[in-house]
Amino acid sequence: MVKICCIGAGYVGGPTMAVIALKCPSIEVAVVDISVSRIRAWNSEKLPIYEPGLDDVVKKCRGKNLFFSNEVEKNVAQADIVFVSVNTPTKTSGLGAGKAADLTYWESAARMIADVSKSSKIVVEKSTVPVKTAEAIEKILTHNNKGIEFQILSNPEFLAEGTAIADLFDPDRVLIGGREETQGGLKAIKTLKDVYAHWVPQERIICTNLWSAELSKLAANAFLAQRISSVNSISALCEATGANVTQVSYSVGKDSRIGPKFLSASVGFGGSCFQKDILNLVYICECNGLPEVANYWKQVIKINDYQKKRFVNRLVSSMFNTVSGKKIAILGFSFKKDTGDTRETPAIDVCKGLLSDRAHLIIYDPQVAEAQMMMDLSLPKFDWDSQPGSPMQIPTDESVSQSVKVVHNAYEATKDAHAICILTEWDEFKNLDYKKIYDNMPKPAYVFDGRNVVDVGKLRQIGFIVYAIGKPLDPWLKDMPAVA
Ligand SMILES: NC(=O)c1ccc[n+]([C@@H]2O[C@H](COP(=O)([O-])OP(=O)(O)OC[C@H]3O[C@@H](n4cnc5c(N)ncnc54)[C@H](O)[C@@H]3O)[C@@H](O)[C@H]2O)c1
Ligand SMILES: O=c1ccn([C@@H]2O[C@H](COP(=O)(O)OP(=O)(O)O[C@H]3O[C@H](CO)[C@@H](O)[C@H](O)[C@H]3O)[C@@H](O)[C@H]2O)c(=O)[nH]1
Repeated sequence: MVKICCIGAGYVGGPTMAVIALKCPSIEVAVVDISVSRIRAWNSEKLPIYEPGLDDVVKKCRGKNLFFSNEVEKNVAQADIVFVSVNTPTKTSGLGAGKAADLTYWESAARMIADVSKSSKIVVEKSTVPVKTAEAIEKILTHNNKGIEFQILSNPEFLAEGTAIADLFDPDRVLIGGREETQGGLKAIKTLKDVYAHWVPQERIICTNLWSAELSKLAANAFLAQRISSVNSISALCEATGANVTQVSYSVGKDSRIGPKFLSASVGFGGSCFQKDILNLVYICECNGLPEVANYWKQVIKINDYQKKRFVNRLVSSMFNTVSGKKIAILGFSFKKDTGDTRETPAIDVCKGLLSDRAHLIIYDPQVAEAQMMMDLSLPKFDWDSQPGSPMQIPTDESVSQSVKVVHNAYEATKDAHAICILTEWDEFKNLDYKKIYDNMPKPAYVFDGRNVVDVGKLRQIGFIVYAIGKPLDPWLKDMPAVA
């Protein structure tokens, strides 16, 4: 029986290993983590992450060929294949701060693998890492040479949160990079390919050299995020001209060379990956003497920051240039629907922008816990674009707990609110009883739809003043001061 161990029981490690266990009953899979609370949750009825379909998969395999454990070293020592799926956040201090990936967790995992291994292993980079990380990992592993052979593979993950199980069951492609130039490398590639071949058609398993696999992951995220910033930049022009961004992106996406996916204008992209991975790409370009390429990709993030700022400015200027003391209902806080993850969610920047104008926020999200929201809003904002010598952290307002209330449904959030701000596209926000909501709000009552989920015409008929990203402006908003 092949034994797999995955270091890191997070959003990637947990679901990915659960699906491997489900699809490969002959493989024993151990998922290990240093976090005691995370492992306890993976072994409980309430899993540590919300992901549609995940509970079912875990229930089918847990205790059979899928195990979650804090016994990191023991499980690594026994494994034939070790996946490393630890976090690789952006560095916040030192060389490359604000852009480079922080490989502290990765390095410590690699050192531990070298220390505890007594038999040859395939070590798989599952985390998203800078190009050439495999070379550094090889050095760490072979430095402690005890006559053991380590083969390094890059097998980046392409799942998106909220659709992780569907993405893992039916991936567009699985990418495996390895040392194609050596017999050992080719054998390792084949071993991992055989694991995926249990359910992924052969033609969707792509084998490349190590550096192509590492770079493809960063490039894929950069291309995806670039589409969103492109359509978001056009949304600003739509508002200025009377064009409708939904019609524009539909028309543009009908060109088969462009395609329809990932062209929805929004208040901005969030999530733990896009910004982090583009900054990483920017840093690699700078280190390789390619400032023009670095600046090209930086612009994708700058437009994303601009879109969030534009949304806050539009809201404040529409409400007579102040939200001081006004109640704003925030519907949705996670970075997209069907996840409770709030990492880099645009809601953080939007809420902080409103708080800085002294608004009172009443927040509702179906999956995000109150403590998480309060922590996100209390932590200082990290400034990725700070100039050398200036502080990386922008201090936050300390009065968050006095100005923010978290409630348990949309009706409670919107009662007596001056405005509604939709920041996540949860399905339930499409079908709310907006007439009832309107009746419970002071007038004029506003809706600022950052996800284009509401029927603008219907809400305007009810009496709402509606702003929706990239849609022709409400006559009321046209008369308000221009938005920078
Ligand atoms: N979240 C996503 O949708 C997604 C998708 C594709 C790729 N990725 C990449 O996958 C990697 C993991 O992302 P994530 O969202 O799962 O992160 P995460 O923070 O949810 O999980 C990482 C886990 O690793 C554990 N860990 C850290 N160091 C450890 C060590 N030395 N030993 C044992 N456990 C350790 C942490 O305790 C944590 O539970 C990142 O590189 C990310 O960029 C993420
Ligand atoms: O047309 C669109 C599509 C997405 N978004 C936003 O973009 C962000 C990211 O969404 P998505 O890409 O669906 O979720 P992630 O879980 O961040 O997944 C991305 O990041 C992962 C981590 O690297 C990759 O594995 C995935 O392939 C890649 O899609 C979210 O805030 C979305 O609301 C838009 O605003 N408009």
